Amino acid sequence: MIKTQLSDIWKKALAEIEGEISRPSFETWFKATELVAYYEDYLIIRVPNEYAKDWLEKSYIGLIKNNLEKILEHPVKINFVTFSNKENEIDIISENLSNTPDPNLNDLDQLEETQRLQQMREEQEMDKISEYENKFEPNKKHQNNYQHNYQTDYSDSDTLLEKHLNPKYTFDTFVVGNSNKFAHAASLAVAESVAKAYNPLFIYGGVGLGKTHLMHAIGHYVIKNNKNAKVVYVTSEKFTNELIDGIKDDKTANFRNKYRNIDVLLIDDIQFLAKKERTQEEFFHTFNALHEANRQIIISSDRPPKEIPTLEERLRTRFEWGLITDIQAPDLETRIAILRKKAQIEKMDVPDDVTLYMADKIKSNIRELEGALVRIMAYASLNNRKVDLDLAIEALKNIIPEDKPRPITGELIQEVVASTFAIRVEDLKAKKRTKNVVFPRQIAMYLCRELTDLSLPKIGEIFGGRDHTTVIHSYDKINSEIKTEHGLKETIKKIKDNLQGK
Ligand SMILES: Nc1ncnc2c1ncn2[C@@H]1O[C@H](COP(=O)(O)OP(=O)(O)OP(=O)(O)O)[C@@H](O)[C@H]1O
Repeated sequence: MIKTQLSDIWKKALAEIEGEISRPSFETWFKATELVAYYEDYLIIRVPNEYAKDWLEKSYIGLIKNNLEKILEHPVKINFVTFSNKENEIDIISENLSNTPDPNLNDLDQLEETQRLQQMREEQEMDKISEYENKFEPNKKHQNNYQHNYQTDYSDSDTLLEKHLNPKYTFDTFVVGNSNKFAHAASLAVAESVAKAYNPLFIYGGVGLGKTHLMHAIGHYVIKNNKNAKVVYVTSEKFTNELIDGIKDDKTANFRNKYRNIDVLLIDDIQFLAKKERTQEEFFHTFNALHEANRQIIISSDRPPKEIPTLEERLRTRFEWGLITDIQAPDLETRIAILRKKAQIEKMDVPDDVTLYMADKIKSNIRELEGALVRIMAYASLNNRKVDLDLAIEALKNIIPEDKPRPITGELIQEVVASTFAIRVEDLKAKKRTKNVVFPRQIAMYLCRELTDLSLPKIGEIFGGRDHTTVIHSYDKINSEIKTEHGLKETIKKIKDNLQGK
């Protein structure tokens, strides 16, 4: 995103904001602000100081968000940075903006910055929500406190939440592999026969594995087949915030009206309802109203219902009424396929060895995998080089830790040997003389002598204070058997490979 576009967007937003708040407030809080970065749904707004940052976050985030979403026509996540603590980093972004004609570098910096800030911000938001949740009492005497402290407006609109669906998250762009095929099939079934297949559909899995993507895909599918379908996508944080706002403004009826009159409710990250009793209660009634009216509910979480702490039993059982399906970390083939798909969508030319390198190194989070791809493309374009393996290694050197093997120590040998023979490290050190322990122990002692500088008494010591003669005996025994027993030779080779990180 080039600078003029950023300032145009921000000018439009400011013009709207100016009309909605008092002149002195506008002059005080918005005059010296600037939109400095915009990547996908992340935006960074620079403000003069920490005080302004706090105030904008506390009081005007909803207003800013609403206006930017109206202008950009998609949901946004906003981060504020100050001149003081961000000066250097922002200078780097600005420098890049002016030095290179390629906006990708800025995308890259922005992405990293925004991701980091977003995480901080989300943590702060969660703290804030819990703080208010804890304060919550239906009792009106607390409401003034709310008004005083909690002016953030998250309830952005009653518009159809099609607006909140990321256009990129469709079934077409979702790569199906072993790790997600059940979740995908269930989602498709739900999208094809709303409220008839599984209700609710509960999708759980680790961070960045495609839960939100699948939920949005259901939303798109439903809307495509029925333009009038009311589809609402909401995170459980937002649900909580809207409820708090509803209570604060005495508008719980509006809130209920909104959530109980929809065809498909997609609620993301339900685990954040843990500990929020009042929100759970409200969600319980929302759930019942929708379910009884034969409306579809789709829920995502980072864990299955029974592992969400302090989730009310009645909600837990309801979550278990329909289908619970999980998404696992993708295997290598799926990771490669996702990278290829992403490269194809973005019209990037990425050689196979680069895709393989990335997929091999980044295993557990698809969001990180995508981030790495953006980084490589940006790095290539900045340096005016073609994308190849050398470039990929350079570009990702700060993301992918160097493959330094762990130093081989007695403890490491004990760990690896114990896990190879499915026994515990303590067994290796114990007095036990059963065959299933004695043999691995001898192997471990042999390896300690072969691969470390430990003296014989020291080796004896780490195996439960055994005498050095026992170590010599073990070493000699294994050393002679290895020459005649092929199986033992193979086993020891495998353990050595493991120790050397091969
Ligand atoms: N199977 C897939 N095919 C293509 N892209 C995928 C797939 N799985 C995940 N992604 C992409 O990975 C990124 C992260 O996915 P998503 O946001 O859906 O994860 P999530 O499970 O909801 O994570 P979180 O727990 O952080 O909310 C998105 O850009 C998404 O498009």
